[in-house]
Amino acid sequence: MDAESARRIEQRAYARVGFLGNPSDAYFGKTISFSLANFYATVVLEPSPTIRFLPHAVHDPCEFGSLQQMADRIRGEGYYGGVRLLMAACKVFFDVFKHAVDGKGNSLHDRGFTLSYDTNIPRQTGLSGSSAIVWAALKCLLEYFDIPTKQAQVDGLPSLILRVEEELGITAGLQDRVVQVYGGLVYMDFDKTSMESQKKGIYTAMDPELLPPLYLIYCKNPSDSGKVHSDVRKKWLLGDKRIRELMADVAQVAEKGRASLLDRDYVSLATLMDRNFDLRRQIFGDDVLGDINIKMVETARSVGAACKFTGSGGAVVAFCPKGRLQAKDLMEACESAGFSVEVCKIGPASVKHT
Ligand SMILES: Nc1ncnc2c1ncn2[C@@H]1O[C@H](COP(=O)(O)OP(=O)(O)O)[C@@H](O)[C@H]1O
Ligand SMILES: O=C(O)[C@H]1O[C@H](OP(=O)(O)O)[C@H](O)[C@@H](O)[C@@H]1O
Ligand SMILES: [Mg+2]
Repeated sequence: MDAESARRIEQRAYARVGFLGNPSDAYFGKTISFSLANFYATVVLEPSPTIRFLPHAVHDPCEFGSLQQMADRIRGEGYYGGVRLLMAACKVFFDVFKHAVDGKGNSLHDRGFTLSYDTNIPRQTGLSGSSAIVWAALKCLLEYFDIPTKQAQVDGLPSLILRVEEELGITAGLQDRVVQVYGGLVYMDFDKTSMESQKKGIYTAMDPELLPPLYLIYCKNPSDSGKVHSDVRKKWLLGDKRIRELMADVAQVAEKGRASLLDRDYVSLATLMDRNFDLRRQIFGDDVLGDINIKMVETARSVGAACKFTGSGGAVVAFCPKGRLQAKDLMEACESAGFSVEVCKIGPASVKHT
């Protein structure tokens, strides 16, 4: 792209639902996730003389009515908004591509740009708001510097996104980033050999039409300002037999879930969703899961719906095997419990299922 044609770039990245197998993605496991079009982050790149990052009026507040309001906001949402994600995306992009050539075989230009972002992904709800901002920013940079992304390299992009978040000390598995790159519905196998040799898993796009109607339930103001720290990762790394067996069982839920989806066996799918939550509860315990999150699952289950976490907490995904009347009961039960409910809209696939 030459200087004359340099223009405004806008990129979007959707939230995601970890449908089955999460959180085994960070433990050489397997997951099935889908892109959630209900919520998304947008990043805009404008050519400019210098490199600039524009704070978001809501998500990067710098002005408060009182110290009390400032303390409340920090207690609820932490110190950081999205600007650090934009900066980290630029830093990692520069580290990885500084010696690359663009689509015309030339060294990358060094023209400046200004990045800004917006997002409607509810924070701390386990819908991967952080990686959505990062991926949208990286897409802007890849386009602005005309970095060709051959189809064969697509499965390396999720690790690039994760590297950005790890730069900031955000520890996570890969499943969020895979489905944000692939879109649609994706089955992922984070096979140990593949992960250790290539820092990526084996990803298979699936037909989103295989999914039954699903419902997202979330709490608008998750009061768990910071999740109780869990020592599960440390125990797993130390070879804790029980944790490793339970995490392997979580991965098997995704493996069986893939077969259930392909057979359109939704009775088994409901059982697997519930098993996924029960295993998470056994692994992490109620203190880590948080009372509100457990209440969301129990509210869904009270009308016979299957239900599990979408991510690490703050939102759950539910399935009503008995159909529309049960879904009506679900909506009523959740609303009376003070939770928001939406029908899940599956995001577009950028990698087509075979
Ligand atoms: N809505 C948002 N607006 C601004 N920054 C966000 C938002 N969501 C996440 N972030 C950034 O990502 C970091 C990690 O957020 P996290 O709670 O993991 O979100 P999620 O669970 O949705 O990925 C936050 O510390 C913040 O820097
Ligand atoms: O615990 C999980 O299911 C997921 O938690 C994180 O996702 P988030 O949306 O930030 O809660 C993590 O990034 C994923 O790898 C886990 O599967
Ligand atoms: Mg996150």
